[in-house]
Amino acid sequence: MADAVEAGKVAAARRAVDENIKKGQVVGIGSGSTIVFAVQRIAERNKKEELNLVCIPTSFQARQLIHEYGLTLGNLETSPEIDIAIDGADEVDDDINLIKGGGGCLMQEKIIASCSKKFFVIADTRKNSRVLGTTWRKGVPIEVLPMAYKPVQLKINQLLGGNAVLRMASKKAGPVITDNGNFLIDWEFEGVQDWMAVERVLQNVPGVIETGLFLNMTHVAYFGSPDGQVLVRTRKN
Ligand SMILES: O=C[C@H](O)[C@H](O)[C@H](O)COP(=O)(O)O
Repeated sequence: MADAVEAGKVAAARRAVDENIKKGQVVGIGSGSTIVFAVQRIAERNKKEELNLVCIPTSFQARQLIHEYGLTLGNLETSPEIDIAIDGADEVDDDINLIKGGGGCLMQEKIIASCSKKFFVIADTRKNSRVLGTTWRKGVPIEVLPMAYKPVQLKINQLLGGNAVLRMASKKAGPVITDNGNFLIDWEFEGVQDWMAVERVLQNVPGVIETGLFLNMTHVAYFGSPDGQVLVRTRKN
């Protein structure tokens, strides 16, 4: 089972890289387990083709990957405009809206995606659920300022219902701390119809720094199957 899922991730990552990465680009590098295969493929091609890319990381993990695979590390100060960004997702709906942040990374990912002319998502087919909350049952990750976590929890529960849970660390006492020094709240929801409205509500709660809802941001999603087939979905509007 694990190998089959990995095969799907590899297939999606290779296809996205091969179809979109071109010489001289500034490339946003996402976070998570699937992006590792994309970076591996970029590095493989870089050896043969000398791609001369500048890679902008979305996390500590992405920065390490860029180093490990001998790619050129950049930043938003010197490259504020990104040609393409590639990233994973926890769930993808019919309109290619995403839930992200299951691995604790969302704020830098969203900034990089927003600075990119094209944003591509790579995932195994389990993520292609069409309605958010179908397969991803851990809630919407929300990055919050530590001093505000409690009122933010209360306000989210009051305004949206559901259950806003502080994410606790597993190999450290206390909460998960993001790459940006913040806490994460996972908002467990039921039956949301209007994700734009939810995003507006969340963004208006003081103390919320960013949400893991990536709405109307993704241009193309690549879903890899265990047999190596890749389903490609392009945003309709
Ligand atoms: O927090 C992590 C990021 O948003 C990831 O891109 C997302 O969780 C998907 O990760 P994976 O590729 O491991 O499924």
